[in-house]
Amino acid sequence: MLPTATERRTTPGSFDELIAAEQRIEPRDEMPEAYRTTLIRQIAQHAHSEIIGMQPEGSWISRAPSLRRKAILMAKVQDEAGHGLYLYSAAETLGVDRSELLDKLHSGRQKYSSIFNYPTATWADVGAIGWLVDGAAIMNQVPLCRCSYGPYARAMIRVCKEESFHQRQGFEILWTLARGTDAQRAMAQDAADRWWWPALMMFGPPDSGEAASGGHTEQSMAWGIKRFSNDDLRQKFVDMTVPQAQKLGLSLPDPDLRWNDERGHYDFGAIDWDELWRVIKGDGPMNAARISHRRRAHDEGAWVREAASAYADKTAARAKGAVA
Ligand SMILES: CC(C)(COP(=O)(O)OP(=O)(O)OC[C@H]1O[C@@H](n2cnc3c(N)ncnc32)[C@H](O)[C@@H]1OP(=O)(O)O)[C@@H](O)C(=O)NCCC(=O)NCCSC(=O)Cc1ccccc1
Repeated sequence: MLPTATERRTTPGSFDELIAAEQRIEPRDEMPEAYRTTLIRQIAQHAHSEIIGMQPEGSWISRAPSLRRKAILMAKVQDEAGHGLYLYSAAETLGVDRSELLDKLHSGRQKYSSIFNYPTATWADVGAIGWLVDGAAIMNQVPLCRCSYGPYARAMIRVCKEESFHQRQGFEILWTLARGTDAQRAMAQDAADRWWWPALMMFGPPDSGEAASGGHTEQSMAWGIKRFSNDDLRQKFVDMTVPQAQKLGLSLPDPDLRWNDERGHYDFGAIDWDELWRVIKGDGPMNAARISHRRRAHDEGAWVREAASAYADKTAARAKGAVA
């Protein structure tokens, strides 16, 4: 019988045995260095995406069309900050420091999701982000609740619950606009047209073919980090989202999108992989603005970090004094 997580702290089980038995790997368990670095890379990118992802919608908080919409949007953007903090904490269990990860984000040595390098031109974009971007995020993250690394999997459970709410609020914004004036309907359609293809790119490069990256999927699936390939998740997303677009009364900008009875899935058109690689490499419409805003926010927040550390030191010293 395999040892429990508590027993493993003193008698580490074999990593391969635990993975084969679909058991969780915990921070103090032995793990191959490559497993650890893959997790740090993915969790850090995920955390960076959450905090950079606050910007596109954050810019609409002061311009939301009603007090109700403003309160909901503020709560959503705050949730994203919370997801980032969860994820940085999960990464820290692997022996890295969050300041080191932030430094890598600011200097372009670590990535964040391509999707946040597109502008939010109108209020309908806030709806499209909730509906499509959170919708894609959930499709990708629900399987991560079963990821082999315990702290990441556990963080994903709460994150997914909150993302489901985010997805519904985005859908509801578009539902309202699609039933509004002609101008509001046109605004909703324009947002769906602009966000559809970038949302499909969020799932990453294709599994095979010329645009495939020779990436991490195979190894990550063998380690139980990824549970589905990029293309499988993309297909699930398309199958889930097309009927939702029909309910909204919005079209999707793909003339090749149609149900395939034989496959039991929607067929869809070719994705512009050059665009994804351009955006990943830093040449998307908003890459420079996103990073410079993030650097400025970090610099301007230095006093908060200093005050928090001073307070923590003081509290620790007081507790020590009380014990002595
Ligand atoms: C599926 C994938 C994203 C990529 O699979 P992997 O096995 O890791 O890699 P793969 O071999 O397939 O790719 C080869 C290379 O291409 C990179 N690359 C690929 N795709 C992208 C891309 N789209 N953008 C940028 N880079 C991308 C990839 O890193 C790798 O480069 P590397 O070798 O590292 O230099 C995986 O990391 C994952 O599931 N992450 C966790 C989920 C997550 O991060 N979600 C965040 C968004 S949701 C959110 O934030 C919530 C929210 C909603 C609304 C508002 C605010 C917030």
